[in-house]
Amino acid sequence: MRVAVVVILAGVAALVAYLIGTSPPNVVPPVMPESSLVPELPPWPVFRFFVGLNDFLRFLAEKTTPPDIRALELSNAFWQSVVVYALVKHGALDALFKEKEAACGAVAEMTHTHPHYMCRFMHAAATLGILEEPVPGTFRNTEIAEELRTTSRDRALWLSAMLRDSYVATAEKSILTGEPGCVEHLGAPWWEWHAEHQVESEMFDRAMKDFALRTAAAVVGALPLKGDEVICDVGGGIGTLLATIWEHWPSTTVKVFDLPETASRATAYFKHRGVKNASAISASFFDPLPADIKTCDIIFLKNVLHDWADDECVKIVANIKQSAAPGSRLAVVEAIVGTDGPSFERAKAAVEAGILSTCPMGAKERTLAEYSDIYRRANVLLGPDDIPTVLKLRELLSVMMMPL
Ligand SMILES: C[S@@+](CC[C@H](N)C(=O)[O-])C[C@H]1O[C@@H](n2cnc3c(N)ncnc32)[C@H](O)[C@@H]1O
Repeated sequence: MRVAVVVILAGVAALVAYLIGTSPPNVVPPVMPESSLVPELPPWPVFRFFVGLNDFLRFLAEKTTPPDIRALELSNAFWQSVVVYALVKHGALDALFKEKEAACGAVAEMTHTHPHYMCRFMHAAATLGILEEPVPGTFRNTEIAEELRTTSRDRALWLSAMLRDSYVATAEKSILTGEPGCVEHLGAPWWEWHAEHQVESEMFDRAMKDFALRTAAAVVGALPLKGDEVICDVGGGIGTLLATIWEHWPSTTVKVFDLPETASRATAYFKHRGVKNASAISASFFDPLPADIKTCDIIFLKNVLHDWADDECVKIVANIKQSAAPGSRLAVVEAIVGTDGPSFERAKAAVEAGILSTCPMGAKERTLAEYSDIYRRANVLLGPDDIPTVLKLRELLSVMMMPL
């Protein structure tokens, strides 16, 4: 018995030493605003331990579920996102936040919804861990509900309201015609259609902001800076990444480059978050970029390349290379396929569902070798075996860094 305890303790000590010894360093920025999500990042060894444990438990759960049940769960998986949609869209989570705990009938009254259906959706949400149901018919929010009510709200609405229909069109039509899901669903390529539809375009930008908020915190927790850099983001949306970096490193200067409508929303967003030293520049990454790009020390390209086929990616990266000052650095933030355990690889496949639905043919999540091939074709990497430096983040995405 004593021997077993000693062996287990030695195993645990070896695992802890291994996790600590092989983890990347955490970067601590000079300023930590009260609203910062950076302190929520678990220390690297803890993060890696729990990701590994999650992979293992998920493997066990799936291996011990009979195939017919697993097949049913998979076929029926849509119900979970519909439950989320019902509660977020109709404000049930806000009502529960206000009341702390409430009967579903009272929530229905507050949200002007039908009590029968609201109660059934709330009960379903309790089975999913979104709500607690301490006594039948009475509910309160969990941490997941709070996440859905705040940081992830716009993303949840967009995924259910916009993306789902395009993904279904991809499965029903694109697979036969080869036309992208958004063209089958909306009748036009994604960006063209959004240029004509302001409400949906704003919704898209807000959803991207939700995706970007936690990644931005993870970038701040991983990217060493001097603090006086000019940091740019091409196709940077409304500027979520840059606003977050600036709040933690207020001596930096930040510049977002995006299409005209989005650039003007970025100006408003910078103002809303109180970001100084910020500008939003209207530009297309398919044309040579405006002269401002020459001032950039670091140029981010986040969740842009996965939207395009290889030839377009080469054009975007080559345009940046030709327009930027030599000595600046390119920082491509993407999920890199084949670098993580099964849970994260599955999450990357889920991201690709969005890419297939919204982007032109050829858009996809890529491996490091596939990205490196693009950088080589754009003359950013020169040697046949060169690869970018990969900075892992404490989440799904990584940063590929390379000099321009
Ligand atoms: C998937 S979003 C990513 C936004 C942001 N980088 C992020 O991660 O939140 C792609 C971005 O590319 C921008 N975009 C699309 N076509 C563009 C073009 N030709 N030139 C510049 N930006 C473009 C879109 O407006 C959008 O902001």
